[in-house]
Amino acid sequence: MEEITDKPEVKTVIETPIFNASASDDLCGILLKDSVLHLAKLTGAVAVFTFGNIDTKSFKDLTIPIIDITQIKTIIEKLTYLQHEDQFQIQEVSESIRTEADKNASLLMSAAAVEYSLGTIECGIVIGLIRTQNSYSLVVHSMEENETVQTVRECEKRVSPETFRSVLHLSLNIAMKGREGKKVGTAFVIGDEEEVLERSHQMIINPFRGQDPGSEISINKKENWETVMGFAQLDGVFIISETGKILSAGRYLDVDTRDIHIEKGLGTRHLSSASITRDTNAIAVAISESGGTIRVYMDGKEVIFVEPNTSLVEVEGRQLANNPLN
Ligand SMILES: Nc1ncnc2c1ncn2[C@@H]1O[C@H](COP(=O)(O)OP(=O)(O)OP(=O)(O)O)[C@@H](O)[C@H]1O
Repeated sequence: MEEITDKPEVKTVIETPIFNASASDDLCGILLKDSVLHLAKLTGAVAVFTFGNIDTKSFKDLTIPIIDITQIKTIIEKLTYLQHEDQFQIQEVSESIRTEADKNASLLMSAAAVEYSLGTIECGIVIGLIRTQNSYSLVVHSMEENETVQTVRECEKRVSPETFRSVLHLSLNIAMKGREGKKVGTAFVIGDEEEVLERSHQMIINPFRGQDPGSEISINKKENWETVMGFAQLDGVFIISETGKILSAGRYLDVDTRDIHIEKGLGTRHLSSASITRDTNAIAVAISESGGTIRVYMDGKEVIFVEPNTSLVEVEGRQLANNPLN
């Protein structure tokens, strides 16, 4: 290994270049490989281990071994066999490496997805430096590939991004804080309002009835959230227009819930929320009273799942995201 004589230049201000992720599919890989080369030289590393499907051609200048862990299971086998004298440990060790790697990557993906969903950051490349018990890992993630981000974008084709993000933000507040110490369950049906109103009726007098044109109550304005949280305790759901106008609270959805499959244990609010999205182009966001979870339905299916208490965000059953709001 070539000896390093020059000390690395220490910069106190780092100018962050803006990359267009779609310009190059492999941009993340190139960036990370450069960092690996740099780090390997800087630290005088004795080897580079890679895990996963990584093309190591660009490491050819390194004079140290480049080892793909997936190709050298025999080493893992030998080590674990020596330690445990049990062949079955091999599987466990490979699995634990995979789990750790997945966990680190999904941690960054999830935080990025939640921040994007809440409108805090734009879509682009995010960099994560993750510390675990024995190591650090560097993760470069292109949000264009992030399934949660893609799903949010799908939802935002149907309703205004500002409205979708406001409802999600408010739902997190309701799920985490409840109302006066009590857990609250409710649902917001957003967009395709004419069809949704057609397929629903008032359970109580609509508290948002008779708003003057031009001064309608919008969910996009934070000052209205306290009012909404008060009415969230009512039976029924909120109807929100595509652009954020709160049209109704205490609304009953007249839907056929047959052929709708939702997770076991969820009640009629979730079932009817999912159903209305099958019958219309609306998006529904349901907050469970018993679980404190948030589910987004589109086309009759659950597309986003947020569990604020345990920091998990899932999309279509796959764990993808971590909620940094805790
Ligand atoms: N078709 C419907 N339209 C609007 N609201 C409904 C409808 N069916 C049920 N609800 C609302 O859901 C409430 C009952 O919720 P239920 O406990 O059955 O389900 P859930 O909210 O899905 O589950 P969780 O207990 O997790 O909150 C009712 O009090 C009513 O306010």
